[in-house]
Amino acid sequence: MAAGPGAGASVSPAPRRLSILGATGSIGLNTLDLVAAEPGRFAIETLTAGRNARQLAELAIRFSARVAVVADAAAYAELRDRLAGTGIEAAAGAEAVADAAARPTDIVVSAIVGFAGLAPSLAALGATPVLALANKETLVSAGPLFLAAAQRAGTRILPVDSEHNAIFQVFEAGNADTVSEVIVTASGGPFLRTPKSELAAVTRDMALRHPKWRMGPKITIDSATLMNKGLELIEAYRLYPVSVDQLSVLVHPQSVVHGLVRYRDGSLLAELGVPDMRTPIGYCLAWPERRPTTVKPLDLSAIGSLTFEAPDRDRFPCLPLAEAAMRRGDGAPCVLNAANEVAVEAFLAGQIGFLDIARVVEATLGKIDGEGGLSEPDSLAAATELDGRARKIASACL
Ligand SMILES: NC(=O)C1=CN([C@@H]2O[C@H](COP(=O)(O)OP(=O)(O)OC[C@H]3O[C@@H](n4cnc5c(N)ncnc54)[C@H](OP(=O)(O)O)[C@@H]3O)[C@@H](O)[C@H]2O)C=CC1
Ligand SMILES: CC(=O)[C@@H](O)[C@H](O)COP(=O)(O)O
Ligand SMILES: [Mn+2]
Repeated sequence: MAAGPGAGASVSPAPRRLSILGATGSIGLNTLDLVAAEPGRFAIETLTAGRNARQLAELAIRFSARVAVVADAAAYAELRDRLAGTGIEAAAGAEAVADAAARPTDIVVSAIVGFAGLAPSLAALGATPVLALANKETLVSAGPLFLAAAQRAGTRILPVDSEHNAIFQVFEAGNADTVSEVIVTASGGPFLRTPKSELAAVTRDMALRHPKWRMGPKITIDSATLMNKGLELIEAYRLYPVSVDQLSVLVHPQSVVHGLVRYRDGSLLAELGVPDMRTPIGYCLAWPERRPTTVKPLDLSAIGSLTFEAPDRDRFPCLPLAEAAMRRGDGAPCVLNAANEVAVEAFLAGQIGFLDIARVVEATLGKIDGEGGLSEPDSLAAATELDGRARKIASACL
């Protein structure tokens, strides 16, 4: 009998459709680096950006995306012109980003920075079985409503953030009762050893020099103030079945141990790796399998020693501000996040100093409290209203 086509050869699986929200950013580009390393494994459905039409068009063409969307409507003409004749659909505007996020696909990587990522992340639920979430502001501002919507839609949320991905890997599902503590590690940022008296004078460039990770500007400033760790505590509180008293931050300057889970039997489980976001992103893209990546293996003997210390809440007041917001359990995390976004943007624009970031966040929380009740947002509209109100107050506090 003659052999049929492909007889004896292994049949490659159909490519997995992948959409990346925030494709031009640090997480987006790391994701595309993994895609490029496995030709034929993924088919790019949608790529989005904020306003960088040139880079978005280049990526859309290189990765043969079906749709490319830029949030800033003013960037539409450039995107359209650059994609003319390619067959790639171009669109613009915040609604178009959410519409593109809602296109059916097999996995979505949600990597828009800030509260702007909430609406597209919500829109993606139901259109994809798996959403790999890097956008921590979604969980901080609207975690309960987002996670409830994901559950209703049957979309599995996988954490991309390195600490939460580490915890995901060592948190034995279904065994929450056996866990006594969830530990989020922190590099300590560029000012780990900077005396308090010098913090007022640190510049934007100094704050943007993260010792371990290459990331977008907003999260890099959050790392320098330790607000990133505060946001991450809230993120962990949303994601894992633990109480606020079971969550802690541990400064670990080498950024090799990304997260730990302590069990009541005395075991402390951790995930270790070189500080490279392609590991947690690759984990999410392969989940529930594990696939090789091009990430350099961790050589512990070359590192020699791993050190740990407690965070300094006096020099880095953003951390206790976030902890207090988490303990309140109402709309305070949403307000904290909005005020921080306003303050970080102002710091990056040279309008305020480094220590003003915590001052603006604290003042905003104080002022909004004076206005009356602060309930946990239960809809996108409620979250958008609270976020907008907090932004107005924060802008007045700059
Ligand atoms: N970078 C990292 O290693 C890590 C990041 N994260 C989280 O992942 C998210 C992304 O971070 P990162 O990649 O560093 O950020 P970047 O600033 O590098 O990238 C942000 C992306 O979002 C797009 N964008 C910006 N504003 C808007 C908007 N209003 N509407 C739609 N898209 C927009 C940007 O487009 P454009 O290029 O056009 O501006 C870009 O594609 C953040 O929430 C961060 O906290 C978590 C852990 C690690
Ligand atoms: C890579 C990642 O997950 C970042 O959130 C990282 O944690 C930032 O470093 P810090 O520990 O300094 O905040
Ligand atoms: Mn992190």
